[in-house]
Formats: sequence, C-alpha cells, structure tokens
Amino acid sequence: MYGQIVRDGLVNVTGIEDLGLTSPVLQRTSDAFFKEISPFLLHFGMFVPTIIGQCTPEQQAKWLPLAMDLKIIGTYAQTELGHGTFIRGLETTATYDASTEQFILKTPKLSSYKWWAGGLGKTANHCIVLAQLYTKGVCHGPHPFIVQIRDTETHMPLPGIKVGEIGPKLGFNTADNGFLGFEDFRIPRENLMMKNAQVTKDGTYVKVARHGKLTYGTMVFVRVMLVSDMAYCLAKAVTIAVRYSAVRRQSQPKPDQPEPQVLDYLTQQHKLFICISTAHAMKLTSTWLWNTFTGVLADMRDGNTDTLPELHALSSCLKAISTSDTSALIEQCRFACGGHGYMYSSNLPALYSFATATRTYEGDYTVLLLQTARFLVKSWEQMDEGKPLTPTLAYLEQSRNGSQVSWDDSPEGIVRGFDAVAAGRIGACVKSIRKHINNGMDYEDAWQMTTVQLVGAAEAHCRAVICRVYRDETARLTAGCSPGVKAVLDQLSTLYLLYWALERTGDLLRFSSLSERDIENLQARYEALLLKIRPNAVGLVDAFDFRDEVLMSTLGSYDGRVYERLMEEALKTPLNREPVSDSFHKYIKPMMQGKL
Ligand SMILES: CCCCCCC/C=C/C(=O)SCCNC(=O)CCNC(=O)[C@H](O)C(C)(C)COP(=O)(O)OP(=O)(O)OC[C@H]1O[C@@H](n2cnc3c(N)ncnc32)[C@H](O)[C@@H]1OP(=O)(O)O
Ligand SMILES: Cc1cc2nc3c(=O)[nH]c(=O)nc-3n(C[C@H](O)[C@H](O)[C@H](O)COP(=O)(O)OP(=O)(O)OC[C@H]3O[C@@H](n4cnc5c(N)ncnc54)[C@H](O)[C@@H]3O)c2cc1C
Repeated sequence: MYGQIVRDGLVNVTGIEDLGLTSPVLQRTSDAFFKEISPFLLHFGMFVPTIIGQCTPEQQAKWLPLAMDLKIIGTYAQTELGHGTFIRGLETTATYDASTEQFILKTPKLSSYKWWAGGLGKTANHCIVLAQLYTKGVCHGPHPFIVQIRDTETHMPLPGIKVGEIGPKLGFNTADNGFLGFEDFRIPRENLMMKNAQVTKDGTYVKVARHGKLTYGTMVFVRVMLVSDMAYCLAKAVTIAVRYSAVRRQSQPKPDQPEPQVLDYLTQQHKLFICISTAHAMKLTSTWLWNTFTGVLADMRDGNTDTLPELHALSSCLKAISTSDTSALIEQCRFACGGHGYMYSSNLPALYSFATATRTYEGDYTVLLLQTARFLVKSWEQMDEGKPLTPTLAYLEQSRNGSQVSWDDSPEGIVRGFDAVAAGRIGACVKSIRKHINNGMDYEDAWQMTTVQLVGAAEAHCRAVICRVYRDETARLTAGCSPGVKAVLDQLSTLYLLYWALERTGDLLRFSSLSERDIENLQARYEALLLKIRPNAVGLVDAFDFRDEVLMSTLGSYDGRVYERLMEEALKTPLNREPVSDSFHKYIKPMMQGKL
C-alpha cells in the first residue's frame, strides 16, 4: 500500500507513465499522504529516470526492477560543498583499477563532499554519484555511477562511506537532504552507467554518445518536468487565495453598505487573476515542452542530436522563468490573504518554500538563462551567416532588417510585439558584445560585460515563447468547446498578454511603435477584463479540482469554513495543551518576582 502510494504519487512527476504504473485519477495523491516533501522524491524523480536515461539495456535489466519495486532506495548526488553549477569543476574522483576491475571513489577535500541530495541523509541506501572518471591516468570528466552506500538489512553506512543529514533549511525539511564522502570506496566496473561512455576491463575509455552533454540528460528531463510542477503548485496557491478572498470581507468603500468580499477589490483581482492565467499558461507550455522533449528523444534514438541545443535552450529558460514566476506569484497569493496567509496552516508558506527552492535547484535561475542566451546569440550569428533558424527563433527573421515593428493591440499583435522585444534585446546583446570586442576585449570578457542584458534577452525570448504557445494552444484546445468555456479561456489568455504588455511597456516603446495612447488603451482593457473574469473566479479555481486533502489549507477548503478551521488548528498546537505552561513557573514568575 505504502509503496503503491509512493509510486502513484510520483510517477506523474517523473514522467515515466509509459511504464504503465499510473492513471490520471491518482495524480499527486502523495501530497495528501506525505503532507510535506517526500524523502522518496529523488528516488522516483531522478534515480529511476537516470537509470532509464544513462544505463545500457543490460544495466537497466538489473537496476530498474529493484528500484521500481523499492527493493533499493536511491537518490542523485551531483552537487558538492564547493561546486553545484559548474559540473566540470566537481572534485569527487572515480579512478579505474584494472587489476581488480573496480572504480575507487574518493572525496579528496572537504569541498569535494557531496551535499544536498534529497533522501541521502537517512532514507537512501543507493545513489547515483557524479564523479570525475580517471582511467589510464587520464581524466574524462564527470560521469554517473551507481553506488550502494548502506547495508540493505541493517541500513548502516558501508565501510568507507561517510553519510549524514545537512540540517534545517528554509523548506524541504522532510526531504533529509544529505552529505556524502568516500574514503577509497570501491565499486565494480559495471556500476559506471554505460549508455553514453564505457570503460572496458583493461581500462580503455570508449565514448558511445554522439553528443558531449548527454550525461546531463537527467537534468534536462527534470527541468522539463518542473514546468508542469510549477503550474500545479501555482494552481494550488491561487485556489487557496481566491476561495479565501470570496470568504473574507473587509472595509467599507461605500457608506451604509455591507463590507465587500475582498475579491471584489480591483487590486485583489489584479493580484490573483494573473495567477490563474499563469497556471494555465504554464500547464499548456509544459505539455508543449514535453512534446518537444519526446520529439528530441525520438530524433536521438535515430542518431540525430541536431535538435538537442534548442531543447536545452528552451528547457533552461522555461525552467528558470516558470520557477521564478511561480515563487513570486505564490508570495503574491500570500499577500492577498493578509495575516492569515502567513499561517502555516494556510499551506501558502510550504508552497512558497517549495517553489523558491526550485528556482535554485536543477540549475540556478541566472545560470540557466545565460545558457539560453548562449543559444540565442549563436543563432543570431548563424542568421547573419545566412544559415536557417530553428522553429522557436523564426521570429528573428521578421525583425532582422532593423525596422521598428508597428504596434497592433489584437492578441496576435501583442504576441508579435513580444517577438519584437525578444529580437530587439538579442540584437542589442550581439551589438554590445561586438562593440566590446572592437574596443579590444576578448570574447569571454565581452560576454561577461553583456550578461545583465543577456539575462534580460533570455527572459524576453522565454516570455515570447510562453505568450505564443499559450495563445495558440488555447485556440486549438477550445476549438470544440462551448462558446461560454471558449470565451472564459480566451479572457484568461488575453489577460496574460495584457498583463505582460503593461509590465514591459519600456521594452515595447523601445522595440515597437507603441505610444502613450496605446498604453492607456491597454490599461483600460486590462481593468475591464478583470471585472469580466470576477464572476467566474471561484469557478475557475474549483475547476483545478483539488481535493481538500491535497490542498491542505485552512483558508482554501471547498466548504469555506475558514475561521472555524483556523481555530481548530490553533487549538491543536502543543502550546494549548495546558492552560499554563511550565515556562511560567520556571522562568516568567521568578522574573516577575525579581528572582532571575
Ligand atoms: C520533478 C522531480 C523533482 C526532483 C527534485 C530535484 C531536486 C534537485 C536536484 C538537483 O538540483 S540535481 C543537481 C542539478 N544541478 C544542476 O542543474 C547544475 C547546473 N549546471 C549545469 O547544468 C551545467 O554545468 C552548465 C551550467 C550548463 C554548464 O555546463 P558546462 O560548463 O559543462 O557547459 P558549458 O561550457 O557552459 O557549455 C558547453 C556546451 O554544452 C551545452 N550544454 C550545457 N548543458 C547542456 C545540456 N544539459 N544539454 C545539452 N547541451 C548542454 C551548452 O549549451 C554549450 O553548447 P555550445 O554553446 O558550446 O554549443
Ligand atoms: C532544496 C534543494 C534541493 C537540492 N537537491 C539536490 C539533489 O538532490 N542533488 C544534487 O546534486 N543537488 C541538489 N541541490 C543542489 C542544487 O542543484 C544547486 O544548489 C544548484 O544547482 C545551484 O548551484 P550552487 O549551489 O553551486 O550555486 P552557485 O553556482 O554557487 O550560485 C551562487 C550565485 O552565483 C551565481 N553564479 C554561479 N555561476 C555563475 C555564472 N557562470 N555566471 C553568473 N552567475 C553565476 C548564481 O546565479 C548565484 O547567484 C539542491 C538544492 C536545493 C536548494
């Protein structure tokens, strides 16, 4: 039963549905079961996918059944105390000893200790370790190895293994993130995950993969999955905040009239309706990204890795923007719930601490946007050389002549406006890099001096992609819907465009013919749209269809018994078990009597 819930709850996150282990009905039941982050998150989220992505069929046949049946519990230990972002800088070594056909794992310094892996502290008995592979005296860079770290009977760390928990964090406190060190710890040669690179018995290194970065495949997979995870988290947060805002009444804008629901305030609608539409935008974009991802996997199975760079660029920026937008918007949902939003029992603090971690893990926000920017600048240069553009950069072609794009305030026109902003910002980066080089800088320094603009350009590209996908997919998916449903979903996608157009007026003034008058029109349309969405707001969040057990919120339950639930939870707190706590007699009373 327990294993079944773990699997059903997490299989959806791992995207390994094709193993036939889940049904949509069971999506994320683990949230109701575990309440907090599961120590098994990394097992199904990264350990199993890495076995699938990095092992040969023979290795999969050995490890996958053990992992799927929870006969072994694994995690993914890549990050070290000294390095997380710069994977090539990892210090843990795996040196091949041909005489015993074993790798010897070593963490030579304190900074080489593995740090952060979820479930590593107390739960896992196996883990995937990224280590610099040495054979015949040559370093071949970071490679993944499967390593048993604890005895499966006693759970004691094996000799040569130093493992423990890293301590309290802002969130993720039930994930037992751990540290791990190796003292000349030996593993069989076959524990190198050999799909992309192999070491033969005599120690010869054989590169199998056609692309140098396929070892990073699990990270690409998880970045793709995180986009839909963010849609899910934001949908939860906004369900809580909208339902609460329909219950909460405050202030008296008009004399002699009852206090309105706070949801009737335009500023509240401004805070919340963008969260509803962003959840939809991210869900649709994540499905589109997943289809792109599986398309690239199919290309690679046919030996073609040409589409991988675009996928890496897309998954990097969408991971960065979806996690960043989600954490900011969940915080906005908390603000929208006033003081009660700060209560742990609202579940908004836990949702926030989860989302804000995702902005850092699996590739830091800035670092990933700079990866996308690398691809954008390269594409611009290829366009200058007359080479074809990849599908998501087709918009560059239209704006290459440098003439200003004329502003068109239809939804499709606004999408083109975002394309123009992205193209303009990428072009400005290329110009800046070239200017620095012409002034005598080398390429790396010229790049470094442009990185603030490059991050902005990657964000603009990502926003343009989201706007286009959201608009196109809404039109496609609602084609057969009733006029009512179609109209409401169209309102939500239009809201997203208007909101971001108003957020980016500076860029639109710079890269299109947008005028002051156009901005006034956008603002008026945006405000009118908030009022149109208001009557459907509660219905829209109910349509996300979260069970109370999954939402786990005193403020967001379906029945709206907010104050009753807050009091019920308050009465459960251990401090309310006795009318007078021991500390009164021990410390407060003596202090009042001047005895302390
Ligand atoms: C849903 C399940 C939830 C599970 C919970 C997860 C909990 C958390 C787990 C973790 O955090 S695990 C650790 C994750 N760590 C990271 O994400 C580290 C981030 N760093 C990197 O990804 C890379 O090191 C880097 C920043 C991309 C840089 O790598 P490197 O220095 O080796 O490359 P560059 O010299 O910058 O680029 C060279 C070349 O390679 C291309 N490239 C880089 N990465 C990839 C990739 N993944 N796939 C394809 N291509 C890649 C890059 O674009 C460059 O291309 P060119 O420009 O030279 O063509
Ligand atoms: C909750 C949580 C769970 C995690 N779980 C795991 C796990 O299970 N397994 C695992 O292996 N790891 C895990 N990690 C580690 C995580 O992947 C790394 O923390 C993350 O990749 C960021 O790397 P870093 O900590 O080295 O940050 P750093 O790279 O040191 O970042 C510090 C600052 O430097 C900036 N910076 C770094 N490089 C550049 C650059 N080239 N250009 C510009 N700015 C730069 C960053 O933007 C950031 O502002 C987890 C982390 C967290 C918070």
